[in-house]
Parts: sequence; C-alpha cells; structure tokens
Amino acid sequence: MSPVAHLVVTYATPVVILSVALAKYSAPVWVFTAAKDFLYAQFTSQVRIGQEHDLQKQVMAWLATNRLENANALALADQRPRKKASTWSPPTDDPVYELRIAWRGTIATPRQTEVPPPEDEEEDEEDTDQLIYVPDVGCQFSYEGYRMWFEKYTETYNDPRDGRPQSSHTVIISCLTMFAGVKPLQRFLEHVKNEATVSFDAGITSYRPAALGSVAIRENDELLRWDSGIWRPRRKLDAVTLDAHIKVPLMKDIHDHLDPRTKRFYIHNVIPYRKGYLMYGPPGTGKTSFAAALAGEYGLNVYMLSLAGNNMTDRGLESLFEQLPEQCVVLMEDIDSAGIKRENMQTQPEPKEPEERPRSPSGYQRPIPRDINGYPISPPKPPRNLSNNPDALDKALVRAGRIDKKIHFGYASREVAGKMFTRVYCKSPAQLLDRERPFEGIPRLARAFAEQIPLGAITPAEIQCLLLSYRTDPIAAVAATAGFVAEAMEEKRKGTNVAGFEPDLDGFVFPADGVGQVEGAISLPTSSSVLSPGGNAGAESGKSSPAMTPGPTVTEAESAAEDEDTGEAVERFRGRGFGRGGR
Ligand SMILES: Nc1ncnc2c1ncn2[C@@H]1O[C@H](COP(=O)(O)OP(=O)(O)OP(=O)(O)O)[C@@H](O)[C@H]1O
Repeated sequence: MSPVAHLVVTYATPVVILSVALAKYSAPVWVFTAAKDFLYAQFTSQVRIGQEHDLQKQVMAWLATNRLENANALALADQRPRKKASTWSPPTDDPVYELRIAWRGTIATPRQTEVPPPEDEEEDEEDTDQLIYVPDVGCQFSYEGYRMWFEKYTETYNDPRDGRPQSSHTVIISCLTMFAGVKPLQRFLEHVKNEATVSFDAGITSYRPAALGSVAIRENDELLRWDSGIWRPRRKLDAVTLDAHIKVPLMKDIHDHLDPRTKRFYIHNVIPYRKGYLMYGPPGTGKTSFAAALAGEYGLNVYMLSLAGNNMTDRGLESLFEQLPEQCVVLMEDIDSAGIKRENMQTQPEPKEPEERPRSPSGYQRPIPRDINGYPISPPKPPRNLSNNPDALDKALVRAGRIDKKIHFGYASREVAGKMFTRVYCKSPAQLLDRERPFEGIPRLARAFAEQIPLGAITPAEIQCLLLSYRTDPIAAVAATAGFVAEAMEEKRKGTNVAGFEPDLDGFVFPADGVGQVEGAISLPTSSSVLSPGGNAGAESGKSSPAMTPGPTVTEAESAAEDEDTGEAVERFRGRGFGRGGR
C-alpha cells in the first residue's frame, strides 16, 4: 500500500466511521433531548418566592428542619430556624386560655400534637452559638410522593440609597407532575405556612426601619425599607402580668378582631381592617412587653417604629407602611414625643415633592402629621401605640377610628405583685440550680410580699428587679421588700434614677446570669418621666402620693403567712433592707 493510501486508511477511516455513527444516532439523541425538555416544560410546575415574602424564610426553615439529609448543598443560615410545632400546657386558672384555644383552633394542624417538652425551649435558647445550616442551591426533596427541587438565585446590585452592594434572593420550587399541575406545590406551601404558624411559640421576628443616617435616604424617602429583622424567642403572654380585668377584655377584643369573620365584615362594609390600641402609663409597666407577647401569641411579626426622633418624614413612614405584610403588629413607640399636632398639620401645607417641605436647620424634614392622622398611611394592621403621656397627644391622633381603645398600664397592684412573685419562685426542676430545692410555702410568701407593695407606686419592672436580685431566696426577697419600696420611693421623690439600685446582698446569691436584672434595671423609670407634672405619668404619681405609704410591715406578713419557720426566716432578714444604705 502506498504511503498516501496508508495515511488515508489510518486517519480518515475512524473519522468516516465516527461521522456515519453520529449521523445515524444523533437524531434519536436529539429527539430524546427535545422530548425531555418538552415534557419538563409541560409538566413542571414552579413557584417563585421573592425575598420580601415571609414564606421564603419559612420554606428555608422547613427544608432545614425536614430535608437536610437529602440536600446536596448547604449554606449557613443567618438566623435560627423556628422550631417545630409546640403548644402550651393548659393553665387551669387562666381565663385567657379559652380565647387562645379558640384562636388556634382556626389554624392548628394535626402536627400541633407533636409537642416537645417545655424544657426543650430552655435548652434550645442556650444553644444560640450552634451553627445552623439551610439547604442551598439544587437541593431535591419529596413531598407527598412528588419529586420537588429547590433553587435559589442571588442577584447583587448596588443599593441606590447609599451605593453599598446588596443582594436579593429568589427561591424557586419546582415539581414534576403529569396531571396534578400546581396543586402539589400549593399544598406544599400551605403546609409550610401552617407549620410555621403553629411554630410561632418559638419566636417572632421584629423589624425596624433600616439605617436612616445617609443623606441619600433622607432625600429619597420612598426607598426606606424595613431591615432584615431579628429573630427573638417568643415572650409568653402569661409572663406579662396584668390585672385580669384589664387582660381578659383586651384579649377578647383582639381575638375578635383577628377572627376571619371580622375581616370579612370589614371588607364587606369597606372599613379599613385595622385596629389601634393606645397603651399608656409609666415606664416599666409592661406596654412593650405586652405588645410583643401579643404578637407572639398570634404568630404575628412586629414592626417597630420610634416616633421620638425627627429623622423620618411622612413620606418615609408612608413608604414603610406600604411594605407591611398583610398581618402584623405595628408598634409605634413614643408617639407622645413625636410632635404630631393637628395645628402643625394645618399650618404646614403639604407640598407634592418631598424636597419642597420645610426642613429643620439640621437638614432633616420634620414629620408631617399626616402619617398618623391621614388615612393613606394609617397602619392597615393592628397597631399598638405606646405612650407614657396620653394627655400630650393631639385629639386628632387619638380620635375613634385611629385609636380604637386606650388601655392604661398602671403601677403594680397586689394581684400583679403576688403573681410575679409566684412566677419567679415556682420553678420547674429544670430551672433549679444544684443547691436549690423546690421552694415551699410560696402562696403564703407571695401574699406577704404583695401586701408590702404600696398601691400606685411601684412598677412591675421594679418588682422584677427586686425579685430577680433574690432569685434563689424567696424569704430574703420578702424580707427585703419594705426596704426596697422605701428606697424606690425615696429615689423617686429625690428625682434620681432608681436604676441605680444595688442590692445589699452580703451572704446572698446573685442571679447566675443577671440578664433579667439588667433588663429590669435598664427599663426602670427615670424620675423625670414618672414625676413630670402635667403628663399622665406625673398626674398618676401625684394622685398616688397618699398611697405611697409603705404597705403592711414584714411582721404583718409573717402573721399572714402563719408559718413559724417562714416567719423566723423573714425576721432574720428584717432590717437588712434593700439598697446601698441597708435601710
Ligand atoms: N406587667 C409586667 N409583667 C411582667 N414583667 C413586666 C411587666 N411590666 C414590666 N415588666 C418587665 O419590665 C421590663 C420593662 O417593661 P416594658 O419595656 O414592657 O415596659 P414599658 O411600659 O413598655 O416601658 P417604656 O414606657 O419605658 O417603654 C421588661 O423586662 C419586663 O419584663
């Protein structure tokens, strides 16, 4: 064979054979690929969930807790996923319980019976440093026998407000099904949502407006956004102690409002579906705690707005309200110091463009009262308004329709004081330190304690501070109460900040973590707000002056206790007092 023929045979033959083979089989391959694509296109249902939707987090949390074993890509979560369904143990003496049961009956699923023991909650809360993974791009899972897969797309862009890089995530859930269409996906999302709703025992997310500092934001208020939110453990409603005659009707009212039938009624009659409560009273009486606990109770997230500063315009507020989800609690703090007066509104014609509005010398636009008084930005959802001084509020702000109910949060009554005492010292075995044994005679001690709290003078926050200081010793707490009360009232009279209390605890054990103590101390009233004349808080202090005499002495408490040992123990601590001077 000639060399040319050899070359042709050696190199050309395989190429020819390969070309013939490809020509022969590529058509079926192409047909197969096209058919597959066609089938996928025809029979794949998809749902896109944007970052602004709460459901995105709920889907991620559901996947993280249910399907991690199948995930082939993981990412670190930026917040703790909620726990699975949990519920509460029925308190026999809680009149609010019936209402809660009724409410949850409308949303509960059978999974609600999967109740982890209450102690789990505490264990979980200590576990905050644990790394939490969530499924990342490409994770597959099955639901009701349908194969589903989850994709996540991240888009990065520069924030027009301050030019900083931001990212937004879109989650896509796909499902391959011949005949069921989008139904399995809808059922899946419904299931995730229900589970997340049932799991609201675990916590709530609270949002605040994202940083307001930059000039770009001030000049472009419609770009204001809520921040990405902070997950907080749910505060139980039972932990906020209120007099039953306040708590029960209030809960009933809120419960009725959130009933879907009420919503239907509002929509049918073209009435804005929202409800405003003005909670007023001295600092440290539980307004914020109650609103947050309420949100947790109904599985609603909290959107917090402080109206104290001047760095937000009405357009900014409007923009924030437009972004609220359908159901939430809007917590407006310090509305009495927001400077919202009807007169202001009348003297300030509202220009169309934000930059036409008058500016303060610092360059900030003053909020125009339309934010609260004007319908367009009135909160569409049940808001809670917190104020220490309702007298300072403009009548237009508190008129019916904007504020539907005013609720006074007052100083601790004996009932509240006794309940707080009982809650601190009735510890479950999981809460007892090594050296502690379950306390005995708590009801008697609680009575003795409550009798020493003068009416109209001491806030629940102050009581919490005292009790947490003696968290491991109820007898010492009872003995120290008279001194504590005397010192608290003296401090208020002098006008100094009672947060400066330092218990004289020689020989006693400080709370191990001190967290509650610090929290209570931070929130203790400054005398300026408690005693300020003219305001409600001041009026209240004034009114209550005659009642500010110390309550029954410890000796009376002892006789009420009818307990020799307890009496002796209390006697041992008498005179030690509470406070620097050991009065
Ligand atoms: N009624 C209450 N029951 C149980 N704890 C309470 C109660 N009131 C206040 N506390 C405790 O006191 C602290 C401060 O309470 P909170 O912030 O809710 O008071 P506030 O009335 O909202 O005060 P402010 O007017 O300063 O915002 C919280 O840590 C809370 O635990």
